[in-house]
Amino acid sequence: MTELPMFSDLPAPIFALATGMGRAAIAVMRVSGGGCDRILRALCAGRLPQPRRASLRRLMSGDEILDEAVVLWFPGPNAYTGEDSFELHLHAGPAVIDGVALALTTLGARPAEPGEFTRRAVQAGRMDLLQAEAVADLIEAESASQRRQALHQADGALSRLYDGWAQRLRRLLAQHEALIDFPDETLSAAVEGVLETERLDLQAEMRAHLADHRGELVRRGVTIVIAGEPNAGKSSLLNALSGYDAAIVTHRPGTTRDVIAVDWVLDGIKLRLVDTAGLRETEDEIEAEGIRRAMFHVKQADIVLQLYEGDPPNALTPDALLVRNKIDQDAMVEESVLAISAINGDGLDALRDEVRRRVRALMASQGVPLTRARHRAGIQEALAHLERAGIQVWPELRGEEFRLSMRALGRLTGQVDVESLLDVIFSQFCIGK
Ligand SMILES: Nc1nc2c(ncn2[C@@H]2O[C@H](COP(=O)(O)OP(=O)(O)OP(=O)(O)O)[C@@H](O)[C@H]2O)c(=O)[nH]1
Ligand SMILES: [K+]
Ligand SMILES: [Mg+2]
Repeated sequence: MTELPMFSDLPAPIFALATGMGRAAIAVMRVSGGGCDRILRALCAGRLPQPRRASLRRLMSGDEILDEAVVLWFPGPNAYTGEDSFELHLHAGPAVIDGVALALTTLGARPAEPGEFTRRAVQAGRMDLLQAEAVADLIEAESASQRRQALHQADGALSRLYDGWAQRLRRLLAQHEALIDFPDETLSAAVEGVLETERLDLQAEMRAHLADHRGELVRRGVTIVIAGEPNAGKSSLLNALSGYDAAIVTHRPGTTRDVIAVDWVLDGIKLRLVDTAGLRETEDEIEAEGIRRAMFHVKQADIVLQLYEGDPPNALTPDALLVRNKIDQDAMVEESVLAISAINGDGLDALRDEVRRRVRALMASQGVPLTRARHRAGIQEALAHLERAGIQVWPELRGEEFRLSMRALGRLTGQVDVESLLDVIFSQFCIGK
């Protein structure tokens, strides 16, 4: 019934809902790839709408009406994927969506894999890997700071930093090789000094970038762990700060065993607030496991709130924030001490201010932050090769280290080894993006 001419150079057409499942007014179906013009024409009774203009069309499958829909036609290469593509803004009923999906399949398109649209955008050179990762981050963003960071990275800020380093390395390598090929005793020493300075500068910049954990903090959320002696009021504080009745509170010491985490957005920054089991010696096997987990989370925390009643305990970590609770029970509290009542809310504003200050200190740094473990590993590798270049006696081997360092940087943006990275990165995407 339908001809399926696949003579196009473009990859096979794919389709997916760009909007989520569930009750909604409109569902957006995206289609991209070779033959999109033919498919769209078949759906719209032979007429292609004007490019990039919203047009109302009756969608047909043979004699069957599928929907009255707004249609957007994006001829490549000026499209998200770089390929011919279109969007159908459908009425979001399941029968409409199923009917359109079936018609698309009949016309030769197949359902998209997770992240396949963005993957094609990378393969078409519309964006690099760092920008594709930022698209995934933007979809996941829950706080304003996550949104800002993802948009900045999507705009190419991180790509420019890494490309800049790669370019300087390329120059370094070229000059280094010129020294090997045309050794000139009088020039060599001077040029070598310049190259050495540039290598050390690059190393220093990479080290500073690695020392900056802000990007990862924004992306995964700053983790604040509430810890301390049993019955200090840790679960009460978690509930009071988050505004949820998330953790069980009772008068019995040893109530909390599992680690309980809730999201807490403070000034547009996403925080994870974690409640833990009270710390004490215990014979109870379940409680002991809870305490082991509590200590694990204390060690991983970005900020520790150590809660106590009465006399201050030894601090669990060098910069644990000691917080005295239950001041409604006794008014004899020194002014210098951070003191609260989780029950009536006294002192919580001051505690929030102190948390804000600590979070800001964690975030305070200059420059573009790296956002993922993948970036950290790549920069560490690039740096390690530069450091090794510094101790290589043989100029040829030093050049090889420069080359390997450049390669590590190129892998970050996807200029090197892009195919091997695509599966890993795009498997984390949602379908339809
Ligand atoms: N008066 C007073 N009582 C409080 C305050 N905060 C908590 N409590 C009470 O202290 C008891 C223990 O509170 P929890 O929040 O369960 O304490 P916890 O530190 O989570 O306890 P565990 O999970 O058992 O370690 C409960 O009876 C709370 O109502 C407070 O600020 N003032
Ligand atoms: K308790
Ligand atoms: Mg508790």
